[in-house]
Order: sequence, then structure tokens, then C-alpha cells
Amino acid sequence: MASSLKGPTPQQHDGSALRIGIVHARWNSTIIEPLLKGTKDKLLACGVKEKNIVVESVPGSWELPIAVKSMYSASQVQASSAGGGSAGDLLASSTTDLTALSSSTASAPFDAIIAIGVLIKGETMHFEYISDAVSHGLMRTQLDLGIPVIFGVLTVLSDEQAKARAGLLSGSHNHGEDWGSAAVELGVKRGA
Ligand SMILES: O=c1[nH]c(NC[C@H](O)[C@H](O)[C@H](O)CO)c([N+](=O)[O-])c(=O)[nH]1
Repeated sequence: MASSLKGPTPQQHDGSALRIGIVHARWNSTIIEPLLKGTKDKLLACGVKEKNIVVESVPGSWELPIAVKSMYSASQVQASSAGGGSAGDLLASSTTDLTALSSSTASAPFDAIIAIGVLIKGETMHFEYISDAVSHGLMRTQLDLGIPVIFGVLTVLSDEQAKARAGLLSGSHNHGEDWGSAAVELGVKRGA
């Protein structure tokens, strides 16, 4: 595939002090999995520690905005409670948080959260409605919460387009790498 004019000019940032959350949908998992791997590999390559990458999943992209907000809230509750408390304490205090059930989430605040989903156009308008709602929902979530939420949602018109953007076709680029880089850059700049 010819090199594209698209894509951000790369920058180098040290992610060693960052804590990054990833929320991914489970729809179209054959595309989600390589995107998730590309994202995590890039985070690790930028110095983010494995223990500081927290991954949660939801059924589909529609659930991404609320899951990002819950992941953020769960970590804030844990970080602000004296002594840290336990996941059980967190469960008692905020059982409405989707991610309160995951002890791996209940810890220090996140510097950025990456939302990963794959929406593929079908024969109905479902694709349009979910794509529009999720993109606006994720933008509103990051502005409301004041935390970078990286838009890792593919909105494609065919399986081939999805495979190409997951790096599954010869010479294609895995967009998860861009999302990992963006999370590190925004996380570092946010804390600067
Ligand atoms: O992540 C996706 N969710 C999809 N639907 C499920 C949706 O995100 C919700 O999980 C569901 O509506 C329940 O709220 C998709 N389609 O319907 O085509 C899709 O392509 N991708």
C-alpha cells in the first residue's frame, strides 16, 4: 500500500510515569484484538509500565462513553479514599460504576483513557446512529472529566477497510499504534 500523507507527525514522549486505561468493545473482535495489541505494544514501547495499563471491555461501542466515565470515576474514588481501601470498599461505595467490579481498575488516577471500538456499516442506519452518538459521547466525556479520551473507534464501510486499519492487510498500518502514541503524548502534556 502506498505510504499515506495522513497521520500525525511523530513525537517522542516518555510514558514511564503514566497510568493508561483502555476500554474496548467486543463487537467485531477479530479486528478489535489486533487494534488492542497495537495500542498496548505502542504504550509499552513508549515506556508505560505493564502494570499501569488497565484494560476493561464492554459489549459494543455504544457502551464506550459510560465505561470510560466509570473507569475514570472508579480510579478517582480509590485514589481519593484514605489508605486506598479495597476493591470491596469501592464496590460498597459505588456499585453503579461498571468498573468498580474490577480490582485492577481501582487504583491511582489515569492520565489518559483509550476507547476502542469497530463499527462496520450494515444494511440499516444502525451504524450511523451509533457512530454519531459514540463520537459525541466520547468527546463530551473527555471535556466534562478533563481527561484525554483517545478516539479509537473505527467507523468503516466494509470488512476490508476494517482489516486495513487493524494492520491485517499487506503493507497496512495498525491504527492502534497511533492511539497509543496519542495517549502518551496527551498524558505527558496534561501532567506537565
Ligand atoms: O461495536 C459495535 N457495536 C455494534 N452494535 C452494538 C451496540 O454498540 C451496543 O452494544 C448494543 O446496541 C447494546 O447497547 C455494532 N453494530 O450493531 O453493527 C458494531 O458494528 N460495532
